[in-house]
Amino acid sequence: MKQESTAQETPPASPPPSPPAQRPRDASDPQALWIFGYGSLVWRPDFAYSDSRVGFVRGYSRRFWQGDTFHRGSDKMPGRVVTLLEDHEGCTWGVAYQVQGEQVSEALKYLNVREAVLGGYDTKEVTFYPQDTPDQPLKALAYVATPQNPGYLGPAPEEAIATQILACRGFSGHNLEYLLRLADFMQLCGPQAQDEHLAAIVDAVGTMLPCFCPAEQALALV
Ligand SMILES: N[C@@H](CCC(=O)N[C@@H](CS)C(=O)NCC(=O)O)C(=O)O
Repeated sequence: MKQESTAQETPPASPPPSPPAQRPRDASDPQALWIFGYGSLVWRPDFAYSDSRVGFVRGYSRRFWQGDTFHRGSDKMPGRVVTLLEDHEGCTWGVAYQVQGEQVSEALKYLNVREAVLGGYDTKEVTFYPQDTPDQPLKALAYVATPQNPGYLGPAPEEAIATQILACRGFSGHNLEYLLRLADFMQLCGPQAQDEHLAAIVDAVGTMLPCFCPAEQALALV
């Protein structure tokens, strides 16, 4: 499945981009690279890729613990987006994208701005298990926001996270859209893909939304 790059963020004045990521190699094509998405990259990669796989990584749990003052929030009202938490018993579902040839440098250049410069994410090598061939895992590059980055918000009750998500929007849209698109993806992955943290936040939003505003106004939020 081929995907052409579309929207590109126009970053505010920012520090020089971080150095090129140390890239895990694809044994079948040494010049190829797999990039693992588990948040907005799941529904909006916005870089050209040659192939994609739905699957999971083990040893990590997804958490809405990264603040976002550009894409889904502002300096005054940071939104919440996801990162990966090292968790021995964790499993996080997402999409791995294969980039080849010139796609590799283009994707890394684009993601360095979107994820590192604008989002505070670092790169990390992970082992990705395709849903259809979990016995043939792939090395992939993931963008992870560590507690050391300035935008990191850390843990909070799911109800508080839901309140923050309902109140925030940024240059890429409302924070609620970010949550619901991720929840939609997890629905598509099937019953074996569970994310209790995500589900608890969606439930909390559903409980609050009628109080937050009537249904017809809620639809205007996203
Ligand atoms: N690195 C994670 C999370 C990426 C993520 O959500 N990053 C934010 C940057 S703060 C983003 O790109 N947001 C774009 C959007 O919200 O549409 C992934 O692989 O999906």
